[in-house]
Amino acid sequence: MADHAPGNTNSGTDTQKYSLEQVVTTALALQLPVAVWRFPSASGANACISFNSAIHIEQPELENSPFGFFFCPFVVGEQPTLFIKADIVHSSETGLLTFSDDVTQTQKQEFIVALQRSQSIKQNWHLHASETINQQTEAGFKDAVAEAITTINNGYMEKVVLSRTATHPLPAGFNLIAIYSLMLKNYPNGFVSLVSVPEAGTWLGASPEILVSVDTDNVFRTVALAGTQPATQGEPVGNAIWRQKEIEEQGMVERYILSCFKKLRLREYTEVGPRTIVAGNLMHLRTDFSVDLTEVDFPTLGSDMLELLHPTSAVCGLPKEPALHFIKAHEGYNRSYYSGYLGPVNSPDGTHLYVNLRCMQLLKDQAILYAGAGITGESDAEKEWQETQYKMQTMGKILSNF
Ligand SMILES: C=C(O[C@@H]1C=C(C(=O)O)C=C[C@H]1O)C(=O)O
Repeated sequence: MADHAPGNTNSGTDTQKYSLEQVVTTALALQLPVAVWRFPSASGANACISFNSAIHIEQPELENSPFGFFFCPFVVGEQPTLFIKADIVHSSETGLLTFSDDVTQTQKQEFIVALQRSQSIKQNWHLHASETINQQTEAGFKDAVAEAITTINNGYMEKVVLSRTATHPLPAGFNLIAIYSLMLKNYPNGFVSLVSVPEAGTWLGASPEILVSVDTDNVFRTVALAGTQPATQGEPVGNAIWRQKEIEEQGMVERYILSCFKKLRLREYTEVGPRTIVAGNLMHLRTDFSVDLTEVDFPTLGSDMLELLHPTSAVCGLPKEPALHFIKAHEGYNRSYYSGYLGPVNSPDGTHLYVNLRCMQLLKDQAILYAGAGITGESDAEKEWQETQYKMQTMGKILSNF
């Protein structure tokens, strides 16, 4: 590695170039919280690292937050909602590091010295101590689906999303950044993330679903994403045929978003869709909603919608309360950060929070894969099981092809 003379200022951009692997390995060796993300269709990834522990947040206030990364569980309050403040930012495209104004000269120098030794550091990642793996059997999952169908037909709820986990051993020679790079290559249209924090462990994912975003042009966006079928190779998406079950299921997510706008008395939104989109090996139905905040005076729309939306009926159900109750009583495990949300806030690219789907959690020598499927009165237990199998392949294939 080239010699490096640390600059005289505390903050600002360092001129030395580093690889993503050097930066992440160093941050983890120093036991710091780190988040890495690559936006759909973007060419480079960004990483942010905090010099302190992740901050525990009650309810995110997007508008007043400094630049950082949010990591929120499925059930708010059951696990901490974490904020990784962007003390250091790295761009994989330029290789440059940027330090925030409140980083001290000592912190900066310590990090750079550690970076220069990173090649000899053994790669590590944060493990979450209290993890118990409780895998649902195929029969158990199908029983829960049957029970959900009965409960829906009895009028107690309209839809519930049931999920499960599976474990996969980490392949020989496993390397965190090599796996992440494989995800980048395989899922160019996904939000590809890596989060490693002491309080939550280490998570990797390729999400197809935005929860809330406010971009640099001040446009708010969210989507209604639901309905799943395998993507057929070479077949144009326009030829996709959707059953009534999927159309209704996606319609419920749409209605839910509209009810949130209504609660906020917001009428000036744009709605486009539903259209078929491809996410990895799957297709979904998606409706895009946007609000131009330069025309509509609603400065807290991002935070207000985030509070109302999460967890949406795409990952929980409709109505929310009975669906959540059913999930807690029948899934038989704690979703933790799966189907929560994650993403950068007030970054130079704006605020972009995605639903934590098509993800896995890394333990010492195995990964826990997570997937769910939306159950309605029209569901078939075998098909729903199959759907969770397909969804798990998003991460499963990455581990098998390593
Ligand atoms: C729950 C998941 O996905 C969600 C559920 C979908 C469905 O039920 O069809 C589709 C997309 C996501 O909103 C998952 O990927 O685990």
